[in-house]
Amino acid sequence: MKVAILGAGAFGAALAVALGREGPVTLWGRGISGHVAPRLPGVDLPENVSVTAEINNLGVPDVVLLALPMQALGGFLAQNARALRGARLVACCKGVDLASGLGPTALIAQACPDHPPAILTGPSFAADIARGLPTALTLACADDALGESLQKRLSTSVLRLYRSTDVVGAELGGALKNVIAIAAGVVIGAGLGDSARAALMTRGYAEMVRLALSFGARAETLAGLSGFGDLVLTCTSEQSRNFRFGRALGAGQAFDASVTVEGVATAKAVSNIAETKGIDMPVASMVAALTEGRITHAQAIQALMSRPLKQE
Ligand SMILES: NC(=O)C1=CN([C@@H]2O[C@H](COP(=O)(O)OP(=O)(O)OC[C@H]3O[C@@H](n4cnc5c(N)ncnc54)[C@H](O)[C@@H]3O)[C@@H](O)[C@H]2O)C=CC1
Ligand SMILES: O=C(CO)COP(=O)(O)O
Repeated sequence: MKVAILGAGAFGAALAVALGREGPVTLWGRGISGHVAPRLPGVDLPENVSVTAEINNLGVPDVVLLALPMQALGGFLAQNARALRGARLVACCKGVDLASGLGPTALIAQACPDHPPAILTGPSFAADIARGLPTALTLACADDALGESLQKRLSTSVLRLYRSTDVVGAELGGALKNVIAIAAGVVIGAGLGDSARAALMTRGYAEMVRLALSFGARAETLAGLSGFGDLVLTCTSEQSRNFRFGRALGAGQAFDASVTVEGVATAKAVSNIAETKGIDMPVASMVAALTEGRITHAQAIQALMSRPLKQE
């Protein structure tokens, strides 16, 4: 299978490094020049990876991994769907599109209906993958035979893919954990301690499950790599941009606006969905209100702690 990766940010380049160790890969990046990974400083791309800024130079790939930021995906597909015709498409982004309220696979299915889209998601920092450290991810595809062929093609000796047909569960786990990670960062930045973070993660996980089940997801998917696994990683690691963003917010510090922080737009999108569906998502709503500057973190914590007492 001929593989192309679209998006030469940290994750796209890391996947190119991992897959390029096994066979030829084309890496497309907007405006990229040279055989480099600008968002992964110090990482060399293998010779097997050819880099291009011209989407029409992809040839006819069998598999295309879309590693763009979530809020850029819809616009990208609107412009470039023709170049992707016939390929098996794998979403590698985490979030919910604010404009449409859709996740990445629904956006892909609308623009490119040739094959059921897959999603690759789970606990994995780009820098870890690029260093060749062991990583396990979920590959979800509604068509299990297609999922199995993608699982085989995209697994390596250090990148271990588990297969699922629960696309919406895998996708929502990856989207929602970023929102909860911002909240976890706020808790730590505001000096509220590790016990408060554990409470926040647990109640945040309950929200993730509630929303995902309302979309027909399976509870065990949320308990797997793409949900619980990625929640733990992102809420507890300094490597996470969502966590660091939240921590800066909680500490009243500025944060570099050029850094991709998927949880900000997704918190807003998810709060809108939760409100429409009548689903209780207090942590996501607080993150949306905080990041929009509608409340302070002190008000958010006060609001969460003064909710009516209930059964767990
Ligand atoms: N960095 C990581 O450790 C991981 C990231 N992801 C996911 O991968 C997705 C991409 O994130 P990163 O690569 O980390 O982001 P990044 O910030 O490192 O890179 C984003 C890239 O997308 C490009 N881009 C932005 N808008 C574009 C557009 N309209 N058209 C074409 N290219 C555009 C930028 O030029 C940049 O190269 C996100 O959804 C993220 O959640 C998933 C797992 C790990
Ligand atoms: O998704 C990730 C780890 O699985 C990366 O998290 P951040 O986007 O918060 O850095």
